[in-house]
Amino acid sequence: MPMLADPSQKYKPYTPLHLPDRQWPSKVQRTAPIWLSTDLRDGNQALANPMTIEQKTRFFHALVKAGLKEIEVAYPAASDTDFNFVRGLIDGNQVPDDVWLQVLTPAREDLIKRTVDAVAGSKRAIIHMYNATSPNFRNVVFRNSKEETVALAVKHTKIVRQLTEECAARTGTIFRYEYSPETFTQTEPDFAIEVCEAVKAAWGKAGLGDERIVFNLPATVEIAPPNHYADQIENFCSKITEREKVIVSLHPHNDRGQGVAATELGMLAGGDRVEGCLFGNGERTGNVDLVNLALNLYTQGVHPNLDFSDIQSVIDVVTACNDLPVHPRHPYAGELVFTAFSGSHQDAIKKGFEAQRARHAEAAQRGEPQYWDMPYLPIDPADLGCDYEAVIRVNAQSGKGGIAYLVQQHLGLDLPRKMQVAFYGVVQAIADREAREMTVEDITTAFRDTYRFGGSKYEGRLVLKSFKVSSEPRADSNTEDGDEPADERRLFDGTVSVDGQLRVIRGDGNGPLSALLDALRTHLDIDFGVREYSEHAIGEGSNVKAASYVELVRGGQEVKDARKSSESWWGVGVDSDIAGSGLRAVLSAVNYAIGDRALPELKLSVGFSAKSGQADVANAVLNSLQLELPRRFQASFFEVVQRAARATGGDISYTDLVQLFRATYHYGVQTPPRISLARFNLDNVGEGSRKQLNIELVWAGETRKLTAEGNGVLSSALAVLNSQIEGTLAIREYAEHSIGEGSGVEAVSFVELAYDVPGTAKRETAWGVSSDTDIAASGLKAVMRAASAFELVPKKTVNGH
Ligand SMILES: CC(=O)SCCNC(=O)CCNC(=O)[C@H](O)C(C)(C)COP(=O)(O)OP(=O)(O)OC[C@H]1O[C@@H](n2cnc3c(N)ncnc32)[C@H](O)[C@@H]1OP(=O)(O)O
Ligand SMILES: CC(C)C(=O)C(=O)O
Repeated sequence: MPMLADPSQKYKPYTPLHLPDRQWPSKVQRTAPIWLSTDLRDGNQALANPMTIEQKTRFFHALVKAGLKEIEVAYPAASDTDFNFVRGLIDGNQVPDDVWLQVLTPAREDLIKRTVDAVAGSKRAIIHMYNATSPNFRNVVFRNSKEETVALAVKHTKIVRQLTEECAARTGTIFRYEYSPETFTQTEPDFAIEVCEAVKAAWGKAGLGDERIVFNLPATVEIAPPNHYADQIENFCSKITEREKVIVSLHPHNDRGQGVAATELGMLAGGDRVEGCLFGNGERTGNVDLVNLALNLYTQGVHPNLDFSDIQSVIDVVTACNDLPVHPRHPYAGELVFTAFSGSHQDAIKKGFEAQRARHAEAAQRGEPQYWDMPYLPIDPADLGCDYEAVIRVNAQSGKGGIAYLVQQHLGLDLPRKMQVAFYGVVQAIADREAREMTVEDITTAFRDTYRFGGSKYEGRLVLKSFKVSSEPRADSNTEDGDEPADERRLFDGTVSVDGQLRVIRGDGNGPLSALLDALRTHLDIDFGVREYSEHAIGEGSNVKAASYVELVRGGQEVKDARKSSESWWGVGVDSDIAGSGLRAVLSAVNYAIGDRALPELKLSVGFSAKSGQADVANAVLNSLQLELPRRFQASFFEVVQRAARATGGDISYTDLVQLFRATYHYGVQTPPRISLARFNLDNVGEGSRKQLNIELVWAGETRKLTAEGNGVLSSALAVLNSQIEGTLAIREYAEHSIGEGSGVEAVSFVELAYDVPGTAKRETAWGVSSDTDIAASGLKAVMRAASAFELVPKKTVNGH
């Protein structure tokens, strides 16, 4: 069936009250009302499965904890469960002395009696009696005239008075009385007042303070806008006699979705008390939401006298007992109400937090209140026990501000604006591709992955292992008059792991960053320039660290062009040392820029303007072959390298350098040296430590079986060699170390031999190196390799020469 073209033919509008002098529109709420929770009655009666005694008990204690002093706990005449629950609270001494238990009863004697019995012996109780007063209910439900309606209320009020007085005398319970002209908002206003006047008279003992009679004026069904409810309340308040002896209670439902507004206007119109349920449970669309009302007051600077500082625990109890969820967009309590997904909201919130921090710091200094004034956030989530975690959540609708906010919150990094834009692009691409919300973890992981930031798991291809930045005066830095202090040049000297290989690189520049970039250019052909740099501190005191941000542009461009270039890469570094953080930021950006593209071969520069020294060459050998060259061996090989690199302008790649080492010392190559060891054995001679070496050598392609004695294996080897040559070979230096571990361990021997060339005063030296699982074999091979480096003069008497 379509909706009606003319609904006025079906639905009658409300009849406005003529109140030309209404006061409520210009009033402001400055105090909290008396609150009554009817969760355990009006809320409970609306549930498909009413609460068990255990659930009601749990809920009751949550209400007490939240600060409720008046709690409608049951309709005791309705069921044994309700009756026994109330008795359990009282008999089990579960009700704090300052809390009033309220119970509802219809205007029926037997049910009133049971209701009074339910609360007998409690410290304080409110008997709440109701009968409907509107024309429809009079005519249809009760089939009563106005007079009969008044008579029903009056008669049963007297019964309540009599039964409560008897009970008070017997048990000492302090009673109050609440009467509801049910369907008040649909009742003729004057008739509602007439019924209440009659009830007041029948009660006969309305007084001041706790003796006031409560007239509860329900919008049993919300059928008109809130201003009409306010008019009805103001009309009632202004006409009821002995107003000071009356508490006017509001009991709005939410059929038009205006329960909260109706209550707020009703309070301005004179309502002293509000009946409602947490999160708006209750008949149909629910009773008015007490949490919503209380926190509306709170955000106006009025304490509601209710405590929702741990709102999640309240939600947990209420949802468990009602078996109903709280909507994600429910005011103050919904999962999404402090959350911004959209970019412009996030941007405003991020800026808002920054501005507020500064404003609060100033206000604190002046001793002034630190007012909450945040875009899109009407209340501080922290006041409800919520953290800021959920405030900004990211999906494809989000912008740079929100993402930067999360990076700041979770990684402590305050990204410069242009880096925010750059990282936003990264996150957007992922969010678009995956078409889902990006969790905080998604974002922080994307950040770490992109900028190779935060621990070994995220290390990039280039990792700074150690560094030294030193300075030296610039040769051309003195000004003519010499007044200006000498300008300084920075020298970077560091070990960088490049694709897992440790490399020593050096460079110089105006500052540490340009010195590192120079080193990368020289050694790796990685050519970038810095376009933007910024830094800030993280933490305080002795834990303070520096965070640096670098934007790199491709080098090799004219600086002017580089600045214009749209292609750039950001990087971030954190270190307790400020230079370290900047250097790490450069490598972070470089890692981002190079991605997985093949790097040019690493180079050492050993030529005229050498950037690499003998230690770098030794390091290269160590990293590639695990050989710890003795210092003089390093010097010797460095000369070899320099000679070899002459043809290439002083540059040599790591690969060429390692090959050069192998070839020079016959280390790990197929071609044997001129003198090589075929086999040997070593015998002890006599009692002492003298040895006899029986050795088979391949000497320039010819096998020689030789024997000699010495104090040890090396001296025996020299004796063997010296027996074959003119002149003398002597050992200048010997060193050894092990490589490998466990059963795979090998000995490495380094031998430097000196050869006194016969007939000259010349003394030549050469190094040999070898490794073997047998230490004697490794020493012998090292000796033979060193000996092979000389032009040895053969002994004339040997083999007919
Ligand atoms: C707006 C509100 O929320 S009001 C509270 C509503 N809550 C509840 O109803 C929950 C608890 N109620 C119950 O358990 C039952 O209704 C009881 C025990 C109170 C009464 O049960 P029953 O005797 O079976 O009557 P029933 O539930 O059918 O109620 C309707 C009768 O009560 C009368 N009645 C309704 N309200 C009232 C009242 N406030 N005072 C006196 N009589 C009333 C009706 O006119 C009707 O009378 P009739 O049988 O003569 O026609
Ligand atoms: C009993 C009355 C107060 C009631 O619950 C209502 O009118 O909604």
